[in-house]
Amino acid sequence: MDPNQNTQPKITGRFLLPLRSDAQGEPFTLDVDFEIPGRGVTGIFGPSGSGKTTLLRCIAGLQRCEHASLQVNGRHWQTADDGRTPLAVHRRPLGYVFQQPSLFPHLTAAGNLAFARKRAAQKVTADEYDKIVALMGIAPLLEQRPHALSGGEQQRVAIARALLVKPEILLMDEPLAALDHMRKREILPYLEQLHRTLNIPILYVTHAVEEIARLADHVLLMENGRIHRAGPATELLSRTDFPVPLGDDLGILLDAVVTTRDPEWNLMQVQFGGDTDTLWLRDSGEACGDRIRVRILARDVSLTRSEDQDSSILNRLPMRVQEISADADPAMVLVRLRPLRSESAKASGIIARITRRSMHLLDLRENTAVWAQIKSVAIVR
Ligand SMILES: Nc1ncnc2c1ncn2[C@@H]1O[C@H](COP(=O)(O)OP(=O)(O)OP(=O)(O)O)[C@@H](O)[C@H]1O
Repeated sequence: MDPNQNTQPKITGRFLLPLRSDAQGEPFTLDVDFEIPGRGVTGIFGPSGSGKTTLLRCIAGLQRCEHASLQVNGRHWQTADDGRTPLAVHRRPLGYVFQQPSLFPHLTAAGNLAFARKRAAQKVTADEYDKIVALMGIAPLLEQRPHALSGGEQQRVAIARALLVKPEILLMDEPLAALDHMRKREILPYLEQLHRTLNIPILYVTHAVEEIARLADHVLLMENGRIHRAGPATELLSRTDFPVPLGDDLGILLDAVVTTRDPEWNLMQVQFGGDTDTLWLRDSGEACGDRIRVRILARDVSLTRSEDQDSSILNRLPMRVQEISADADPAMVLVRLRPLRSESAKASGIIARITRRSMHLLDLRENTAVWAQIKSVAIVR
């Protein structure tokens, strides 16, 4: 057991909330019991209607919940059934960012921030204000009214506004869902910066695996009002049994370390899992020793029975078939592979999504030795 386990900051909660259904709707019950890290980003992921927003609303105290307890980094916000009044919504030190930025249209960005600053329970110093403005890169936008800002810029102002209350938790409910692809790409680096800089936990609801892969350290997978699974993002995002069919997004997520840079070919080598697990990637400027997160999509992995020396694909790893499972598409199967050489428990497996026909042609079954050819490895952060 980790000796620091009891001293690590954490958020623990229990909510049991039956909701009355309307005339046509099915009754829905949120029934969750969770413990998540009190720092970093926890991604909350699950199908539509699984209860993600309801969970955030319970944490914020916006949803009345009879059977509830919530403890945030050692402080009781709500205690189950002890007759004590839960911490009122306006006293909960949290920031809430919604899908729509909902800025006051008649105020400039600075006016919107000033409004929030005035209402903050704790005084925000000029230095703290400047830091938040710099963090979200909104200094040049402060004199603009919302209608003159893009959706992404408005959302950055809304995030700054949420931070001005000096929250102890930041709740973000699909903050990028209303933005187009370009705007999402623009704002993601700010969210990553938030993740690196802020020392408070962020609970981040999204439907997008890409956002979880880039931002989350920890993941709660929700299904039908319950927490289906919880764990580190690298572990959960490398599973094949997701409650939402991931299709082309299915793959593995790895934390890796840059070990070698090859300036002649503009490549770098990264190591992950066991000592022998390495990959060559395009050099993206990281220094040796830097930690990066990479994603290998199952559709980018092909399999051969012998090493194809003539292949243009640089990453060819000797692996062993661990398991073959069905894919949502009947033409395809998912092949989970383990490194052939590395017996280390830390060794990372990968997943290949190939046609059922190829599986038969290659006569793949459990324990078959294969070469995995990895066509593309995405650096996600
Ligand atoms: N106040 C309420 N009264 C009755 N039912 C509710 C209420 N709030 C939410 N629900 C129901 O609870 C279920 C979960 O809703 P919720 O919005 O939490 O899901 P979600 O996972 O966030 O969905 P989405 O991804 O589509 O936003 C839905 O069936 C919804 O209709």
